[in-house]
Amino acid sequence: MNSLKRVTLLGSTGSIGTQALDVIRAHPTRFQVTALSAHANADLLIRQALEFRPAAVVIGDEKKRATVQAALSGQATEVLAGAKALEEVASRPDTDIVLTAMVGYAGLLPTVRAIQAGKTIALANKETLVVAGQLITQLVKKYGVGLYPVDSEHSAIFQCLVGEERNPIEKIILTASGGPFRGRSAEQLASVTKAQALKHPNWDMGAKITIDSASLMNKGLEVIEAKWLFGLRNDQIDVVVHPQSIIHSLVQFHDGSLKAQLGLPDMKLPIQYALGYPERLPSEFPRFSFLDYPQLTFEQPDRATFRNLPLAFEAMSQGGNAPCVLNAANEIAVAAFLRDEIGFLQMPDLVENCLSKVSYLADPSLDDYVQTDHETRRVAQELVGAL
Ligand SMILES: NC(=O)C1=CN([C@@H]2O[C@H](COP(=O)(O)OP(=O)(O)OC[C@H]3O[C@@H](n4cnc5c(N)ncnc54)[C@H](OP(=O)(O)O)[C@@H]3O)[C@@H](O)[C@H]2O)C=CC1
Ligand SMILES: CC(=O)[C@@H](O)[C@H](O)COP(=O)(O)O
Ligand SMILES: [Mn+2]
Repeated sequence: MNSLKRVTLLGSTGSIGTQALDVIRAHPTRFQVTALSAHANADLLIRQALEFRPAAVVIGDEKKRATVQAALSGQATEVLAGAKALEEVASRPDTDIVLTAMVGYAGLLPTVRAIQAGKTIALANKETLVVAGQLITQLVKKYGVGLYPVDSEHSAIFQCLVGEERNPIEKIILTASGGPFRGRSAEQLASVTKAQALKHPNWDMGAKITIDSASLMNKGLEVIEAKWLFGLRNDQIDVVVHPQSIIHSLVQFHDGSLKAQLGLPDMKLPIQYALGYPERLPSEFPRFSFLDYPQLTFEQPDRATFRNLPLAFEAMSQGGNAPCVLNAANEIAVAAFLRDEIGFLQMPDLVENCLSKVSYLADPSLDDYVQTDHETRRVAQELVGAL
């Protein structure tokens, strides 16, 4: 008998969040929404709450609480506001799975609380594992919870590993689209605009991850995410550019055999796999045909031009709080680029500068990560102001 899973969806108004609700809508006997959250988009959060009737909603922006409250008066939905409320709803007894679909560092503390409360985590928020991968994996072990990837590459690897529990991984190969600027020189990148950077060739995603894809920081974050999800050494992670985004990633085993997962670029499949795991649920998603893609191609990433990728490998090698610094500096850099305050190539400059300026900690606690994030944002913001 298949049981109903109760889902808390943090970041329900975003790209992953709205696609997760499409998946849940298609499987009403399998999933029930217990909480939803948005940062500022009160209108969409209200519409979602009226449709899915969760026990609670959280609006991050406290100034919008009254608007949400008024729109949901007469409903059996509790309205909470502010960042702390995310931690509270993520750890309530009325939920089984927490899908972390909010963007950025904001995912860290609610994920920690959800794990401590014994919840299964469907992890879209890759920044959580980048910032504090060691701590999160220790907590997952301690509390005995499942941590299932939503990110398409990591879902691909996760799917390739089913049934291979006894077989050592030699390495994994993460595929990268190369983004909208694949093949461009540094000279050309100096003048690209945010409108150009926001046009991903294959995926329709939120603004922050789309800029990260254009700068290859997304792949750098995914390398660190993979290390922690699959317990890999740094030298077991490769990246190959695959512009069609059909092969979502590969695993090579110690006999040399390679397994890959393929499909059209559509996040609903990995979202559904993480929510339904260990079952594959039926879907009406469009099917892939090789005849529509007669050429699947592969090339080396241009690490000299797209410096974020080697910077992420370097932060991963340093370990400690270095990936937390990388992430916070990148969040400030992307926000500044989106406000037209810095150019595309100043994003890696800022990240590199922060990595050298913020004090290194070899074995950070949760509080240390919070402090490191805070301090890095201060340093990065100062650097942006001085440009
Ligand atoms: N989009 C994709 O296809 C993929 C995304 N991911 C990862 O999933 C996560 C979400 O990405 P995506 O859906 O594209 O992002 P979006 O920008 O589309 O959505 C972000 C969501 O988080 C909320 N949010 C924004 N800021 C905060 C904050 N400070 N605190 C709490 N909530 C906040 C937003 O609320 P509001 O709408 O009110 O602003 C929105 O609900 C990211 O970590 C990304 O890297 C991974 C793989 C693929
Ligand atoms: C859909 C998804 O998982 C994104 O992280 C996607 O992979 C971005 O594409 P690239 O970073 O490869 O351009
Ligand atoms: Mn991805």
